[in-house]
Amino acid sequence: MNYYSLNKVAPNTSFKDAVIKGLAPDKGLYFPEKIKPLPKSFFNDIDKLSHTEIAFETIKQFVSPEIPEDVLKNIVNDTLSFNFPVVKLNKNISTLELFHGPTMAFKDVGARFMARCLGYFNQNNDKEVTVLVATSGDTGGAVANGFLGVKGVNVVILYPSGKVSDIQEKQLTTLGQNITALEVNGTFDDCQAMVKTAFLDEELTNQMQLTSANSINVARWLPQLFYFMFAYKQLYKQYNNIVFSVPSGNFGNICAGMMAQQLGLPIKHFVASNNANNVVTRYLISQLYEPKQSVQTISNAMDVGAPSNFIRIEEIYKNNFETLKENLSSYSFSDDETKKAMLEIYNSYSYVADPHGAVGYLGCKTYLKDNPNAHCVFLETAHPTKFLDVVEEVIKKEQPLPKQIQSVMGKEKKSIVISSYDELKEFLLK
Ligand SMILES: Cc1ncc(COP(=O)(O)O)c(C=O)c1O
Ligand SMILES: N[C@@H](CCOP(=O)(O)O)C(=O)O
Repeated sequence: MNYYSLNKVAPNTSFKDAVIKGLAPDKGLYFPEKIKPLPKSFFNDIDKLSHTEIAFETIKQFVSPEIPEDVLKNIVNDTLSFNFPVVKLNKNISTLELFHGPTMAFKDVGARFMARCLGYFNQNNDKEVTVLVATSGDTGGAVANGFLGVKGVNVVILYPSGKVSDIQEKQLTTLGQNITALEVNGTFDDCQAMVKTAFLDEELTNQMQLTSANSINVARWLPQLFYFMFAYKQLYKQYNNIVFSVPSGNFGNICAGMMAQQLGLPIKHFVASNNANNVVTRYLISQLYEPKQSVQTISNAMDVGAPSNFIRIEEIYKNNFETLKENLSSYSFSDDETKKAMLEIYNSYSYVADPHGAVGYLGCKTYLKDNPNAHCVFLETAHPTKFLDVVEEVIKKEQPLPKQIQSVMGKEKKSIVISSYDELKEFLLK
């Protein structure tokens, strides 16, 4: 599959090149040249397929011919070594749990898939690759874990100081080896802007091979479409009109769901559930796209003021506002509403949701008011113990710590504090 830049200036390129570059030279995000829908029979019989079979069939067109089928099968098998259960809360609402991987957030799949693709492309290459990542909480830990010890790859993670949870910080600052954490005095948007600037800095790119492991990289972004297939497989025999409410920040996950829809997955509608960082909610009302500095919330991984992937969403719906609105609704919720939702989910269904999942739940409830015949699945994007303080404060119950979380507790944080792009550049050139 070839990819084009959404800025339409840089030349089209192969999957391999798009993965290695991350961002196109004209600073545009890469997008596949074609999307070939899967046959109807694939969806009619999806319950007969395993997760790895579904993943293989759905990602194949995007990575071939550079990744041969036998290699792809291994990559997919290795990537998906945990489960993705749907839990039904009531007749209209279910949740898809995406936190059973090593760092307990939905980023594990994309990070592991991309690490294996890059490892494959890099196997006969002497040149080291530096993977730059901006994180508002979960991408950093997942990428650190996914790339730990990968030959020829150095990972540099930028995160906003004081704006990620304690567990998230441990996950991205304690691994050592080929992983370095840079603690930025600023917001996630500042981190993301620094990463994008680095890609355009020829003094850097002439000296080192830089790539990104954020969802701007197609190998990190596209595997997220598996989730929507896995949920559908578990629900389609019981429900029509399946709607997904996706807690959204950088909009990579929901945009991957839209790619699943383009492949033919019968998704009735998407709900982008936002915290107070609501640029897309406002856009759907006013048709004015006005990114602004992010504000801090209890669903911190969604504290994004300028979502990278919105441009891909516009491309999917052919830059047509009416088509976009037919497929996408967006609502924004405050921290107080989120906490109330966490308590409601716990009291009504004995289910412990994290703040991001709770925002997704609120999105379902709002959508269902006008669409009572839908079945709404909210994505539970991270395990509640990643946000232990707020979860225990709200539901007033101590939470047992899963082994993935226990394994980072008590480890020593190692980070380098930076305040500007120049300091990032100086670090990279050293
Ligand atoms: C727990 C959690 N929920 C939701 C999101 C938002 O996802 P996206 O950036 O793909 O919109 C993130 C961060 O990406 C996250 O870590
Ligand atoms: N919420 C993310 C922000 C980065 O998103 P990405 O999908 O573009 O990597 C995080 O947890 O870091």
